[in-house]
Amino acid sequence: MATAHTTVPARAERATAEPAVQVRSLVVAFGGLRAVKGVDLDVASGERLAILGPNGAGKTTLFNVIAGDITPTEGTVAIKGRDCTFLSSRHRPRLGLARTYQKARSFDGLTVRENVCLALAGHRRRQLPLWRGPVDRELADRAAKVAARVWLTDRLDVAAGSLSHGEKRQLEVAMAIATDPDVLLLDEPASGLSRGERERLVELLDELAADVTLLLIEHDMDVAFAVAQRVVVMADGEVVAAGSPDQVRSDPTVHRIYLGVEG
Ligand SMILES: Nc1ncnc2c1ncn2[C@@H]1O[C@H](COP(=O)(O)OP(=O)(O)OP(=O)(O)O)[C@@H](O)[C@H]1O
Repeated sequence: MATAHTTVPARAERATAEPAVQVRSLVVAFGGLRAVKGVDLDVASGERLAILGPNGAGKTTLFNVIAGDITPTEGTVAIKGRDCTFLSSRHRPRLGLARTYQKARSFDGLTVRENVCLALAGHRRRQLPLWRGPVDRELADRAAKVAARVWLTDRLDVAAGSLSHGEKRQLEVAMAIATDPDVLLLDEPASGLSRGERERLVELLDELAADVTLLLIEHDMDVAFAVAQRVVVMADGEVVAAGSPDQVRSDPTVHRIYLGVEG
């Protein structure tokens, strides 16, 4: 297999001293429920950050605000130095942001190739050929290259609805990386994967270009600690611990609040 250096575009020029993501005093209330209670977060350009925490900690809500799917009740979000607190999710790919969701968003009736083409075409803001017509060859070739990065070459012409759970997750990641993002948000990418599939996911994330900023919500500790340079732990809407994987692993608060809960 080709190495990361040959498969990933060199884009070192995009790494900057400015934080890729900066969250300040973030509060998200759903009626009377405060799902996020005053979170501050700086993610450096090119950093690999895992966000851990028990169910209901506010992790996805934080992601939703960063991705523009939710407008916060209070606080601000900046991406690469640009305040985008009120910028809708539709416009964030133009800032170099891509995300996956806990539930797959690919189209079951379209093939792997077509789904990746859709992601590519969306990025280029072209009118989508809806659909089933011949895919433009250059687009199809690019889709095949992206699919190869997630080991889906053999499945290019298979309908997404016929993929295994693990392959669907790979497709989700393919659709997110198709846009060659600067900032990639992955919400529980290892959920439901077999051990072998999880190992492949870690390999895939390790192969991302060094200047891609990665934020990962993950319940699977092995995946989170293998991928992340820094770990943030949330509980009950707040950040309760942060540090290197080793620091977080040995943090008594984390053991009590998170690891204890998870057993
Ligand atoms: N749209 C919503 N409306 C009302 N409450 C919500 C909404 N989204 C999330 N919540 C609530 O906010 C809290 C935080 O949810 P969130 O999904 O952010 O947690 P999480 O840490 O991602 O949990 P999980 O690991 O289970 O996905 C939970 O109590 C949840 O029920």
